[in-house]
Formats: sequence, structure tokens, C-alpha cells
Amino acid sequence: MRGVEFFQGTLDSTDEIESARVFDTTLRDGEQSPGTSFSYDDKRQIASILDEMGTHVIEAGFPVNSDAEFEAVRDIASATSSTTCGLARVVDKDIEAALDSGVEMVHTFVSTSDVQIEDSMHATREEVVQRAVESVERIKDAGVTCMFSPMDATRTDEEFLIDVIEAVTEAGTDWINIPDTCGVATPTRFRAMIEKVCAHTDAQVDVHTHDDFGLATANALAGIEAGAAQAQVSVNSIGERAGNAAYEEYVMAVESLYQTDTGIDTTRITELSNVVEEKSGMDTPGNKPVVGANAFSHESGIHAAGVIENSDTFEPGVMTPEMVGAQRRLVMGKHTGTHSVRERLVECGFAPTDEQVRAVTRRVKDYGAEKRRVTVDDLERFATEAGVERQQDHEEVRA
Ligand SMILES: CC(=O)SCCNC(=O)CCNC(=O)[C@H](O)C(C)(C)COP(=O)(O)OP(=O)(O)OC[C@H]1O[C@@H](n2cnc3c(N)ncnc32)[C@H](O)[C@@H]1OP(=O)(O)O
Ligand SMILES: CC(C)C(=O)C(=O)O
Repeated sequence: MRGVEFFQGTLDSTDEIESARVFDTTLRDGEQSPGTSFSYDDKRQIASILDEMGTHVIEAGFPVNSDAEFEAVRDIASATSSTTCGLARVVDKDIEAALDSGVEMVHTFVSTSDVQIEDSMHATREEVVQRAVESVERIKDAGVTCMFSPMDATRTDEEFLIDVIEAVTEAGTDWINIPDTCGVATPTRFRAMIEKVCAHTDAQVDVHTHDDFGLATANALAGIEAGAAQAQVSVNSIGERAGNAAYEEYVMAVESLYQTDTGIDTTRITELSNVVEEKSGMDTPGNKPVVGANAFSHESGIHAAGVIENSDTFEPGVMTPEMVGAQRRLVMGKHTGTHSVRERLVECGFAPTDEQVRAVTRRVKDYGAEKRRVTVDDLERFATEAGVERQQDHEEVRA
């Protein structure tokens, strides 16, 4: 693995991590994106790719939701070698449905912030603790791995949160997930919070972060730095409101920036993202990190000229398109320079002179300045009109 180049010479590394497991919630929280509904086949296909990639846990759904959801979770549990997880409120019928679906892990959750205890649960703090403990005990009695989430943990009174954590630890939960349900954490605060949580439990700690302020992945990584063993993520960051920490960002940051092996086959990330984009009906923005169409594309002349010589000049270096199953692209437009045009012309089978490259570049820039997309066909037309000759024995490259 390559070393990370970062402000070399003065910075002591304070962010080393031992491991970072991946809990995927695309099929549960991801499906909660307004308007998204995965069919049985969609869920099976996405779970199958996640499984083949080595994802540690797949939260396949919320089994009590419907018969269709139950069947999908059940069949994913029996078909995959990843740990399959089903979500359940601290409600008997939810837990029974999750257990009946045959998942290896039941993830039970209850609100712990006062605003949610009062106006979502209509309960008291005492009832919350009692129902949390009873639910963990029920799941453990069934011989299944238990994950417990104090929902809205980041807006919960600190002393009460620690009481809940100690009570469910005592009840035998295997995992405690700390959700930033409404996305209000910052990396520094979340890191301090997770350090405190880890000091009050023997259970393994996991984090679930939302992207209301665009900090979900940063917060997930802060949680890992603080001692959490695992983060909950969704492909393309789909999920409630602004979504969750992104699978692809988290995995690639751990692999490339923290230089820690996740065990995930990263070369299938682009394929996975494309499938989730299609099945969720949620378009992936071009500038989306790792998986957006622009993530490894270069239009600007200075960048493209550098990248043609050495891609490390204007890319992270520690993350390449090959690592995520993508391709680098030189895009033609208003900002294009001659190096990039020459490269593309040669790829297309032309043998341009320097003067012809300059002429074609002027056409590309003018066309792009009119907000028009410059396609390969346009480029070829400009080249032909500029009288550029074809190379002998050229194999055509079209992208
Ligand atoms: C932060 C999160 O992402 S949490 C997960 C959210 N995901 C979903 O809600 C998707 C799937 N949900 C569903 O299919 C349905 O909401 C169901 C089947 C769970 C419940 O449906 P309904 O019984 O019709 O209730 P509805 O959804 O309208 O209201 C939620 C109920 O759950 C209760 N509730 C909310 N959280 C919890 C909890 N953690 N434990 C116990 N009860 C809870 C609320 O108090 C409310 O109860 P009430 O009906 O007695 O007032
Ligand atoms: C169920 C919990 C973990 C959740 O999705 C949240 O708090 O956002």
C-alpha cells in the first residue's frame, strides 16, 4: 500500500486506527429515502453484491414492516455469508418478526433524547430503560447477536445516556450503536462522545451518522478514531433526509487515508453504486466523491496536462480510479488546453501537428463556452475540419 503524503515533516499522526468494519444500511435506512422502495429482487441483487464485496454486516430491512420486507430479509439472511441484521423497535412483535426472519443480528432501538421520549415515544426515561433492557434480554435469550441503539444519542442528556449504556451492557448486548439521528454532531464533539461511551461499556461500539450538515462520513471516521469498531453506511449516502455516511467514502478513506485494510473488494464500488442508483431512483450527482461521474474526470487544461504526465499531480494519489473500478476521463470543454486535446485526438486515431492541435483546441473552447457538451463526435468533426490526418493502423477508442 502507498503511504499518504500529508503536510510532511511536522505533523505527528494522531489518527491511527486498528480496524474499521463496515455495516451497510442501504437496504434499511437507505430505503427510507423519500420515494425509494426496493423490490424483493432489488434487495437480493444489492445484498448479493455487498456480500461478495466482503461487507461485514448487511442491515437487510425492518422485518415487521410488511410481508414483502420480511421475505426479503429472510432470504437475504439465508443466501449471504455477511452477517444479516434486521431492525426492531423495543416492541415484542418487531423483535419476534426479526427473530423469525432468521437474521444473525437483531438491531433494536429506542429514543433516549427527551424530545423524542416525550413526543415520539410518549414514554418516560424509566420506561425507556426498562424496555431497552427487556428487548436486549429477549434477543440474547434467542441466541442471536444483539445491537442496541439509543436513538438520538447526540441530543441525549449525558448522564442518562451513560445510564442506558450501562443498563444494556449489563443486559448482555453485543454491540452498542451510537446514532447521530438528526445529524448534529461535529467530528471533534463526536470523537469525545465515542471515547466516553467506550469507557462505559464492554460491548463493541458502532456509529451511525447522518448528513444534515455534510459531516456524516467525517463523523463516522471520528467515531472510528475514538475507538468504535464499525460504522453504519449506505451506498451513495442515500437515507433519511440528507442521507447517511457514504459506504464508498468511508471505505476509501479508511483504505487510502488511514491505510487500514477493510477487507472490502473496493474494485466493485462503482458497480455497486450504479446498481443502487438505478434501483433507488436517486441520481448520483456528478461531483459525488468516489462514485460521481466527475470523481476522476479532468477538464481544466492545467490539471489535464499534469494528469497526462502523472495522475498524482491532480488526484489524491492514494486513491486511483482502478481501485474503485472506475476510469479516468479527460473531458473537453471551455477550460481545456492543448495537452488534453492532443491526447484525445491521438486516442481517437489522429496524428495532429502542433498547429492543428491549437486550432482544434480553439474550436473546443468556443463550443464549450456556449455551454455545450463537447462529445467525441464533436472532437472528430473539429479535427476533420482542421484537416488533421488519421494515424495508420489505429485501434479506435471511444469514451
Ligand atoms: C431513525 C430511524 O430511522 S428509526 C426507523 C424508522 N423507519 C421506519 O419507520 C420504517 C418502517 N416503519 C414502519 O413500517 C412503521 O412505522 C411501523 C410498522 C414500524 C409502525 O407502524 P405504525 O404502528 O403504523 O406506527 P407509526 O409508524 O405511525 O408510528 C410509530 C409508532 O412507533 C412508536 N415508536 C417509535 N420509535 C419506537 C421505538 N424505538 N420503540 C418502540 N416504539 C417506538 C411511536 O411511539 C408510534 O407509536 P404509537 O403508534 O403507539 O403512537
Ligand atoms: C435506528 C437508528 C439507528 C437510526 O436509523 C437513526 O438513529 O438514525
